[in-house]
Amino acid sequence: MTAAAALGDQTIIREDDFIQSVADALQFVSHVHPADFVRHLAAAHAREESAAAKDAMAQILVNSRLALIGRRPMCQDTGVAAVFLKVGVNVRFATSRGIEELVNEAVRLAYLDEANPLRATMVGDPLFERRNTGDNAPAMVHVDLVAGDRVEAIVAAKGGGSENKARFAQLNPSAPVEDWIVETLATLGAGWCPPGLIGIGVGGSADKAMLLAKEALFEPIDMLDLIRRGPATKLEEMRLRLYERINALGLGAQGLGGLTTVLDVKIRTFPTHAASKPVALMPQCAANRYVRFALDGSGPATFAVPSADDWPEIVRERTADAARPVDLDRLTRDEVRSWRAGDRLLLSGRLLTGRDAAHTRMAEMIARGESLPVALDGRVIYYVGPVKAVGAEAVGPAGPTTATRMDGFTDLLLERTGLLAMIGKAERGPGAVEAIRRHGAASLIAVGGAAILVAQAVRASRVLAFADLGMEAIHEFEVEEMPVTVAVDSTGASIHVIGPDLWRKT
Ligand SMILES: O=C(O)C[C@H](O)C(=O)O
Repeated sequence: MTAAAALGDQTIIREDDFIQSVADALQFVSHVHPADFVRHLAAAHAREESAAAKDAMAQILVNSRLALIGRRPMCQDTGVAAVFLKVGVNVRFATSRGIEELVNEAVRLAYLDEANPLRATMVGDPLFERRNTGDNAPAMVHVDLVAGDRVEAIVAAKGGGSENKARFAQLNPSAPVEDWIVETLATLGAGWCPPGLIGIGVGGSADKAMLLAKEALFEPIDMLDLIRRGPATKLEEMRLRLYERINALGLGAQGLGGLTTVLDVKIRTFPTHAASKPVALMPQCAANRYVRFALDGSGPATFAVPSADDWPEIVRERTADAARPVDLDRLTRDEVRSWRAGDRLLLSGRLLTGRDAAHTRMAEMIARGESLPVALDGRVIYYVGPVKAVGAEAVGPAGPTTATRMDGFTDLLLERTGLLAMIGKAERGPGAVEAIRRHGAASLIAVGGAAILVAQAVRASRVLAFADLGMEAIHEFEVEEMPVTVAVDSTGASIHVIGPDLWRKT
């Protein structure tokens, strides 16, 4: 950028420049992974010894390159927009509107972009109506007034699965923070889509610690360098210990069991009350989307797109060779009962979709004695909220959402509808596993964060019911050779128990 447009000693930031910069940043992060993340994931993939985890990482890397080349979202959950601004005290915004309003306009522009529409995920009223706002506004906006004459911004888009696993504790001042972090991490399951990052905030107050943990996620990923050169500070020693202890849990990519659960652990601290030790833990999934820019009054920010040549050349073993073909249009309970946890399947035929809001509505209809708008008998349901299609796509990126959130509906639907199987990501809780066993059903997984790869198997898509729910409507997908893995089989065996048990080192 050229010299600042100054009025007296003030930098003037034009409204349009600010809005365009934030909107362009949101579009950019939707399909461009940071280079340090790709480098660390590629290294973890290269050293992984668990075949299932290695394949999951390969899918995420292949998907990342497809997103970059195709300029389409790396994950169907295109996230909640989060904007962190450091505004110099010598900056004046040439606008009569507030900063949040400007950011929200940028969110609308970015998420409703015609060439690369992003998924509108925000619901307006979190308590009662939970109606989708339709444009992904509002954003989470944090503004600090700092010394200086420019605006420094971090624009991020945080996925719900990893945000749901944020945790906080007020520890005793004498309590060991590291034990709390490792013990807490061990309870999170795979809904946050490991391998990823862990941000830790220690100190301040409850709210400050959460913010520190999130801001820690925007520090460069340098664990490989830290391992190579050795720790130089107490904080680096702690990061290294946590990295090793968390990976020793054996959770692995997608919770399938393996060597790498975290690529890096970042820690931020702040002074605190003598009686307190607030600790916040903030996981970041593989859709690690953020970018920094600065505005000095000379115009909007620009974002350099990296070359796809910088991505590792990962040749995935063809899943078709090891997978069983399944005809969804002729699927029987006996066939479902023959599947075993860990089996790879290639699904072809018609698949229903439905996630949180559709499940709530179906449960309410069943409770009122009404018939459902779509018969689930003999069908398989995919927990997904896809991105809108563009061009020749049948559907936009369409990776799985966390199956665990649907656990509370599982027994009801299996019991009352004749549903045969479900597809999502991450582990099922004990109640859902027992329901699956009792009904001779199965829970399948696709790789979370490989949304473009999954969508490539979808040949056609139409909305069947609950159109008002937007991306949460019930769709019917026509799929061809969609690769999935049996996570929970009809005996109640679960790969999310078997895998980590094999790889745990503690
Ligand atoms: O909303 C989604 O599509 C996925 C969600 O982020 C999740 O990880 O469960």
